Amino acid sequence: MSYGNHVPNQSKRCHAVLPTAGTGSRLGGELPKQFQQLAGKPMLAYALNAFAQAPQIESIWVGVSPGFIDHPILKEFSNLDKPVHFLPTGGPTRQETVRNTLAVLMSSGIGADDWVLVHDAARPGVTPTLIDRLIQAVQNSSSGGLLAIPLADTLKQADLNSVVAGNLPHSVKTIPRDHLWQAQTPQMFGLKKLHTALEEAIRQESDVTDEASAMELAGEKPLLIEGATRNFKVTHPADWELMQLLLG
Ligand SMILES: Nc1ccn([C@@H]2O[C@H](COP(=O)(O)OP(=O)(O)OP(=O)(O)O)[C@@H](O)[C@H]2O)c(=O)n1
Ligand SMILES: C[C@](O)(CO)[C@H](O)COP(=O)(O)O
Repeated sequence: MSYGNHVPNQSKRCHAVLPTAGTGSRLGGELPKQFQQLAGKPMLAYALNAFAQAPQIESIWVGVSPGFIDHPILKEFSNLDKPVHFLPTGGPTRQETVRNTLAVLMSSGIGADDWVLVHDAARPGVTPTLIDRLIQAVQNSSSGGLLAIPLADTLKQADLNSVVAGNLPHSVKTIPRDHLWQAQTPQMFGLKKLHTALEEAIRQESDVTDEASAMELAGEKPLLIEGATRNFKVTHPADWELMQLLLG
């Protein structure tokens, strides 16, 4: 299958990769959450628009479940002024969706050293300014990086026994929060490096939940770039309500 001829030039270009193959089980609803209407548009439209408006982003690659590749809703995203490729690369886990999608980029002529910015379809609060902040901070590094927020609240560890027994948990310990950050997306890494790191993490059956953890496993130290509260992940119904207020 051909997705266009992307001839790499001398400098490293930036491409967006949107894992969009989740089921949204914690939110519920008839369609996966990324296709549900949020303040008048399918949730996926917000992230797509932000990357389409970010001047440094050259192309956008969306990994959807094979069962959704012919869904009429995808036609709603055809009027962006940047190449957007919908691929049937969704896998059973987020990291497999990302790995499969990166494999298509590599076989489509995207430069092995080009940057990929991987972003959750479930983070519609991302903006071109945040994308630009990440690119400016990371593009001259060799380690890659991600948007993240320094932890603001005091962290408690719950008593495992009460959790198992189904009772209200007791706090048994306060975890020092110094140097702790909450990972957001986009996460920006070299295409081939990230693909190799994810392949290895998946081979090891390692529980990596984002791209940065696969890179850490490979010995890298990704840069932490301050993100924004508005870029939170829509996971539960309360997140949906809040995002509706923000974007409405
Ligand atoms: N097999 C998967 C699982 C998740 N994702 C994507 O990864 C992002 C973050 O995942 P999450 O919000 O946890 O999405 P879901 O898996 O859809 O939610 P849930 O766990 O509640 O089912 C989302 O953009 C989601 O579509 C994916 O592409 N492929
Ligand atoms: C990638 C991520 O959004 C960074 O915070 C997060 O790890 C995704 O986690 P999920 O378990 O797929 O919701």
